[in-house]
Amino acid sequence: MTPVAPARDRLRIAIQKSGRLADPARALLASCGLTWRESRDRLFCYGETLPIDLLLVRDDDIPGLIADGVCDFGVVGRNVLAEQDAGRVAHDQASAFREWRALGFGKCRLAVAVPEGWSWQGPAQLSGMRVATSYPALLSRWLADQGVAAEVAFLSGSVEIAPRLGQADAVCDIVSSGGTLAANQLKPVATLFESEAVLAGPVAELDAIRGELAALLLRRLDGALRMRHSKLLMFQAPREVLPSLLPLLPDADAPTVMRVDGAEDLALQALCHGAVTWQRLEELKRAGARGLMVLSVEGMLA
Ligand SMILES: Nc1ncnc2c1ncn2[C@@H]1O[C@H](COP(=O)(O)OP(=O)(O)OP(=O)(O)O)[C@@H](O)[C@H]1O
Ligand SMILES: O=P(O)(O)OC[C@H]1O[C@H](OP(=O)(O)OP(=O)(O)O)[C@H](O)[C@@H]1O
Ligand SMILES: [Mg+2]
Repeated sequence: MTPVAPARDRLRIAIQKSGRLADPARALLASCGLTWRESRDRLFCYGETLPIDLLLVRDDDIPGLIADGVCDFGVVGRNVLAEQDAGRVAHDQASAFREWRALGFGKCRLAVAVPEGWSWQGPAQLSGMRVATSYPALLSRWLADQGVAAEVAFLSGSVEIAPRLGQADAVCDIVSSGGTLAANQLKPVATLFESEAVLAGPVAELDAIRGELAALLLRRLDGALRMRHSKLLMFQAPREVLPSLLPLLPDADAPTVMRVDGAEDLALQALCHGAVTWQRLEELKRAGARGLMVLSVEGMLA
C-alpha cells in the first residue's frame, strides 16, 4: 500500500496525474536525471536513481498536499496555487506556499471576459452583475480591490458557456489563445494575473536530509531550465572579423576561442541562450563565419 506520511529520508513531489501539466512536469523532472518505478495503480512513482518520489494527483489537490506536509513539492499552475492561497488568506489563515521556480510551461492568464457586444468602460461596469468563475477567491479579491460589488457564481468547469445559458453576465477564467472565449462570443477585458506551471513548496523549512535533496533537485532544475532552449554554436572565422561576429551571438556566454591547426583562422564555440534562428546563422555567415554548427545541450551544471 502507498505510504501516506512522507518518509523522512525521501523527497515527495506531487504532479498532475493527467491533464495539461502531467507530461511536461514529468519530462522536466526526468531531464534532471530522475527515474521512477511506477506503482500498479499509477498513483505513486518510486524514485530509483534518487530518493525522490512522485505522487500523481488532481492538480487542485496539490496545494493541500503541500500544506498538510504530505508532499514536499508540487508542480502546479500558479492560478491554482494563488486561488487556494487567496482562499486561506480570506479565512485568516497564513499563506502556506512558496513558489520556488517558474517552470516555463502551462502559460495562461486569468481574465475577466464579457459578451462581445458590450462596450467595455472598466470594472465598475460589473457592479450588480453576476460573474461566473472557478476562481472565486481571486475574483472576489480583485473585485474588492476595484471597489466593485458584483455577485461571484462558482462553476467548477465550462465557465465560458454560462452567459449563453443565462447563468451569468460575465466570466472570469483561464485564457490562453482566446479561442474558447471567441467560440462563446466573449471578449477578455481585464487580466487578473499571468500564470504558468511552478514548482511550489511549503513556507516551512525542510529537515536536513530532505533539505539537501531539495537543494540538489533545485540545482539540477536550474541547469535543465537554463539549458532547455540553449544551443551550442560552433564555427570558424578569420581573426579580423571577430569584433563584428561577437555581437551577433544570441545571448551568449563568453565564447571559447581556439586556433585552427595550421591556419590563421579561429574556431569558436559559444553557448547561446537566445534563439539561434536561420536568419541569425545567415547573418553570421555574411559576417565571415564558416562551418556553422548548432548543437542541442543535454545538460549543464554551473
Ligand atoms: N488553455 C491553456 N493553455 C495553457 N495552460 C493552461 C490552459 N488551461 C489551463 N492551463 C494550465 O494548466 C493547468 C491544468 O489544466 P487542466 O485543464 O489539465 O486542469 P484540470 O482539468 O483542473 O485537471 P485535473 O484533472 O488535474 O483537476 C491549469 O491549472 C492552468 O495552470
Ligand atoms: O484560450 P484557450 O486557448 O481557448 O484556452 C482556455 C481554455 O483552456 C482551459 O480549458 P481546457 O481546454 O483545459 O478544458 P477544461 O478546463 O474545461 O477541461 C481553460 O479552462 C479555458 O476554458
Ligand atoms: Mg483541476
